[in-house]
Amino acid sequence: MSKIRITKQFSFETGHALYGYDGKCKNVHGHSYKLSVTVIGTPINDSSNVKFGMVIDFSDLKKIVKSEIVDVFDHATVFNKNTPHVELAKELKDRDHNVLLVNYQPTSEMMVIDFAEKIKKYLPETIQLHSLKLQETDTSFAEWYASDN
Ligand SMILES: Nc1nc2c(c(=O)[nH]1)N=C([C@H](O)[C@H](O)COP(=O)(O)OP(=O)(O)OP(=O)(O)O)CN2
Ligand SMILES: [Zn+2]
Repeated sequence: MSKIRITKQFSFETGHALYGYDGKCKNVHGHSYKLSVTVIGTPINDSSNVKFGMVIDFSDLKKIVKSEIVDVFDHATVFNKNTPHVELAKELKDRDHNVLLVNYQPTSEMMVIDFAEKIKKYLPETIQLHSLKLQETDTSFAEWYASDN
């Protein structure tokens, strides 16, 4: 049976700031992120299986990505906890804002690496994460490919 790639797309609104960056993105601002998640596997070949013909049910893939990424990052503001932004984060948290402290600079590149690790943990053994595309703006995106890593 052929290997097939399937892709599900997600979107979420997230704020961030790039501490130490030499441009306008050092300021707190936000993006309407678009995330495409592509997995690869062999469609189930057992006609008695309710998932007959599927690599993975799109809705099962959605459950993983929603709980691990979309629900966590949507309407949150992400800061690198290894920078003085941690103080700003504390102030916002104390005021009941949804703040995420991460162990990296929250660029598209670093976020897509984080997302790959999170999604891989929850995929069934028979399915591999093939690639991720994280679109920050209409003209800017980062991609993670299993074959590169
Ligand atoms: N390699 C990266 N460069 C930049 C990142 C990033 O994550 N990786 N992020 C930013 C800013 O957060 C922000 O996204 C600005 O990006 P940019 O594409 O420059 O946005 P513009 O609105 O100026 O884009 P145009 O479509 O060209 O107007 C900066 N760099
Ligand atoms: Zn940005």
